[in-house]
Amino acid sequence: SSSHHHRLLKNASPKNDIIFANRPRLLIGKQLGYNYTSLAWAPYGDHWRNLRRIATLEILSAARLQVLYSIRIDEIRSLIHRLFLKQFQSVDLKTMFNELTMNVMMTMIAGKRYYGDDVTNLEEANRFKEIQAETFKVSGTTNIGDHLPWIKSRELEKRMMECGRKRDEFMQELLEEHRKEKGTYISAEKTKTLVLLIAGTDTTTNTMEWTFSLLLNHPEILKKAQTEIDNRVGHGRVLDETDLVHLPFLRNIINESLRMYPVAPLLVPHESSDDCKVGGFHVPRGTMLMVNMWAIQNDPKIWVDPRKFKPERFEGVKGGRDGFRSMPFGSGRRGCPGEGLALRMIGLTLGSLIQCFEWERPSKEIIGMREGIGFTMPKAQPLIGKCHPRPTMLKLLSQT
Ligand code: HEM
Repeated sequence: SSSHHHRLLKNASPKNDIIFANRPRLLIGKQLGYNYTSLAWAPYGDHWRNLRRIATLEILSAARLQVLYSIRIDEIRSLIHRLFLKQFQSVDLKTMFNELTMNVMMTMIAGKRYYGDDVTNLEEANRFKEIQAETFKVSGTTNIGDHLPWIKSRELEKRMMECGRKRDEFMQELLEEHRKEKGTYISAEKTKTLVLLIAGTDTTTNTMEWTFSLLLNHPEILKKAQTEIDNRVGHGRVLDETDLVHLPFLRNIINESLRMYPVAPLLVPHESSDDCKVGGFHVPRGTMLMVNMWAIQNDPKIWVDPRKFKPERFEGVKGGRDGFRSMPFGSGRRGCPGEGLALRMIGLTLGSLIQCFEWERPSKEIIGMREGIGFTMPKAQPLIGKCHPRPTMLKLLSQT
């Protein structure tokens, strides 16, 4: 048990977002071995459960996702259009994926978009971007004090708090503005907004980037995905989300990428609400548990050639789960409520890019696959790709 965490949490009102401040950083955990590691951690309790319920119902339920579909398709079409205009150029895919996801999320939550050419509220957008950048900077920093409570980093703690305060303020303003105006998609509640942005943006963006990197390094697999899309969708229209169920190979590519590069490698810390046994270990009530999902998903005892990119291994596997061998979204009551949204976003984006353009690496060199430091397993080097419109899609693309 650590008084450090308890003190932090005591100071944390449910309104204050300090989710990062108490959570051990992920990267250390990878070396922790196969099973579990435990640290004392106080829960968010009822407040968090409530938030989860609201978020799940209002934003992430299948029904809501259906309604919010036009937001995703608009953003992706606009992206394809921009790529078409840029023809034959190198594309910074990391930034592109990030802005796309951010725009979709903010539009869903608050009816606003902050990235791209046609942003109307520049000043507000810049403020948002600054806060966002600072958030990812502090959240990517390892807080050694989370693991060794006697080494406390007051500096980092202060920066996190300050960052949280700025975000709170920003969201509060948004909220007030929306109270006055009509036309929001949902009643934005600031904490909910923050949680979704934090949980949903980087994870989705990084998964797109890992997956696309794998594809650029395996052109034969990219080609196979393209052929599948050509066969099922054709050249007369750009694919949409209803096509995704007919594109199992594309889905397997995403599953395989999530297996090899799970952006939440230790899932999210869980806490036992009661004494229990896990994997033969006695776990007292109030213990923090972390699952090393990365190790399970890459264990040579249960996977053949685990470090080889082979989407075919997921053929016929329902939901990409394969028992509990692969669970990039976790499982059960605290499993990721954003899985449906994430898979749609990733499928729709990657599918559209593959259908409309030929892609290659900027040079002969293989794309580096090293991990950088950060909360949601970012790539060390941002992905750059090169694209040009496919001749068969020219007519359609020039009409968009
Ligand atoms: C590729 C994308 C994503 C991955 C790999 C991912 C993965 C995860 C994982 C592993 C957990 C913890 C589950 C557990 O411990 O059992 C989680 C929790 C969560 N995710 Fe995601 N996620 C993704 C995208 C999203 C999106 C798009 C949203 C929302 C818009 C979202 C919202 C959440 C929330 C709110 C939680 C906390 C749930 C709880 O603690 O009850 N995630 N995610």
